[in-house]
Parts: sequence; C-alpha cells; structure tokens
Amino acid sequence: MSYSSFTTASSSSPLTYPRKFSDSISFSNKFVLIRFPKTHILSSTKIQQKPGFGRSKAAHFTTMATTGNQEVLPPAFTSTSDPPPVFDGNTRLYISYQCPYAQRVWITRNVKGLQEKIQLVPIDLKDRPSWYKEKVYPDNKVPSLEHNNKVIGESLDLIKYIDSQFKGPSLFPDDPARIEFAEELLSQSGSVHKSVTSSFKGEVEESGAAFDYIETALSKFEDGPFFLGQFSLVDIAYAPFIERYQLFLLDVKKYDITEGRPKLKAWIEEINKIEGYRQTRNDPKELVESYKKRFLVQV
Ligand SMILES: N[C@@H](CCC(=O)N[C@@H](CS)C(=O)NCC(=O)O)C(=O)O
Repeated sequence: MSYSSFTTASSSSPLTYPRKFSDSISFSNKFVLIRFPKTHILSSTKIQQKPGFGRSKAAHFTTMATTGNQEVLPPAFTSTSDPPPVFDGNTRLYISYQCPYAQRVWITRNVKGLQEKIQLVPIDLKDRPSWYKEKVYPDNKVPSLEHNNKVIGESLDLIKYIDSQFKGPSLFPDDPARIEFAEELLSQSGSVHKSVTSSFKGEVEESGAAFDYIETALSKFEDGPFFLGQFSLVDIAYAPFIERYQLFLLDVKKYDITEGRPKLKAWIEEINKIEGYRQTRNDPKELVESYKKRFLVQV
C-alpha cells in the first residue's frame, strides 16, 4: 500500500496540502485570512445531523465545494517577530503547524466555521518568541487560546471549550451512551499514543493492540464510519496522530495499520473528506522525517 491509501475516496477532490505562505502576499506577520462563505466547511460529502448530536441545527452541515476555500496561512512567528496586540479583544489560537495537539484545536476551529472569529497565530517552536511565554502562555507550549481576556491551554480541554463556547455544528454528543464512550476514548488517546510510539524503536507488533483497540472502538456505533457514528471531537482528537502513525509505520516499518482493520481503513477514507481537517494536514514526507528524527535518532 502506498501513501495514496490515506487520500480521500472522492476522486473529484484530490488531497492537497495547505499553502503555509502566499507568494503573492507580503505578510510581515500580519494575519491574512481569506473570506469564507457563511456556511461551514465540514466535508466534501454531505454529513447529516444524526441522533445523539441534538444541540445544533442540521443546516450547519451543508455540503460545500472543496476547491477555492483554502485558507491562506500566515508564516510562523519567530524570535524576531513582534507580538500580536494581545488582550485587545480578539480571539487568537496559538499553534504550531507541525504540532498534532495544536492540530486538534485548529481542526475544531475550521470544522465549526470559525475562521473569521478565531485568528491563527502560528509559533515557530524551534525559534520561539520570548513574548509567547512572557505575555501569552507561561507554559510556553502550543496550543493555547486567547479568549475573553484569558489564555487557556491543553488540546483536549480546548476542543471541548471551542465546541461549547462558539457557534457552529455541535461536535459532542448529548446522549449518555455516546458521552460516556467519547470520554473513554478521549482519555485513552494518551495511552494509545504512548503504546504506538514506544513500538517505533522495537517490534511493530507491539502497537497492534492499540490499533485493535481503535478498530473495536470504531465498531461500536453502526450509524456512521466515525468513533461515535457521526463525526465528533473524538475523531478530531485521534486524526492528527493516526495520520502520523500510518505514514511513519508504512514508510519505516512497511507496516500497514489498515491491513485486516476495515473500520480503520474506512475511517481514514472518511476523515480525509472533512475539509476542515484536510486544510490542517502537513506534507507527508515532512511528517515522516520529523517522526524519524524524533523517534529513531539514538541518544
Ligand atoms: N498536553 C498538551 C501537549 C502540548 C504539547 O506538548 N505541545 C508541544 C508541541 S507538539 C509543545 O508546545 N512543546 C514545546 C515545549 O514543550 O517546550 C496538549 O494536549 O495540548
């Protein structure tokens, strides 16, 4: 299997990667957002509001064209960049384009159609501006969100915060069985990550139990291909990581995580149709290289 299996099943909309910088626009660290239509960009295929997700209106899940809606992304702030005018009433999401935790929150913002409400502030973590720790987020990590004169962090808290505090389609269920399962899956995401990444240096089979856990979880609700049936915060929490696991394991270990796991295979196909996710994806080669440096370099 090649990388193409991580691409969307929809042949009409090939997977593209975000343009992080625009040649035609001079940035000097200004935020440049293209205008989005008022409807939300959720998917290139129609996603219906389903039982268990009652808070939002079905109208939020309108089908949209997938081309021509690419957000033009600003370049990352570095140690020589002036800070944005923090605490001026604007809402800002501080991210790194490469960080999977930040990607969770970025996807949530996109899927809820909040591109104009929440400004992206990309930080270059290798050349971090000192003002980020001093003025914005003392933990000095990404993601963080500046909203209503305060700054909050932690990706799993942030995706719930954005979902509950902002408009847009609801991404969390409201029926008890789905809520309980969502909480379990969210709380397990850290252990799944630990178990998969600890297999990178050893035997690939050590990660099998984690992928089997995902496969079993995807079988629980039959009314859709996602963890809770319908697309939700759980998919958002796992997507940036599964994206990296699949690419890295295929490249380095020649291990196809979807082999014998039809639910996971279908999930990957479906998640790649979610426009708000597609826009956050990195170049696969860069992801593999960064994982190689991070997990294979001997210390
Ligand atoms: N538990 C945090 C983890 C965030 C995190 O580790 N972010 C990394 C980048 S992927 C970071 O900011 N690292 C900078 C540092 O640790 O100094 C979350 O879920 O938001």
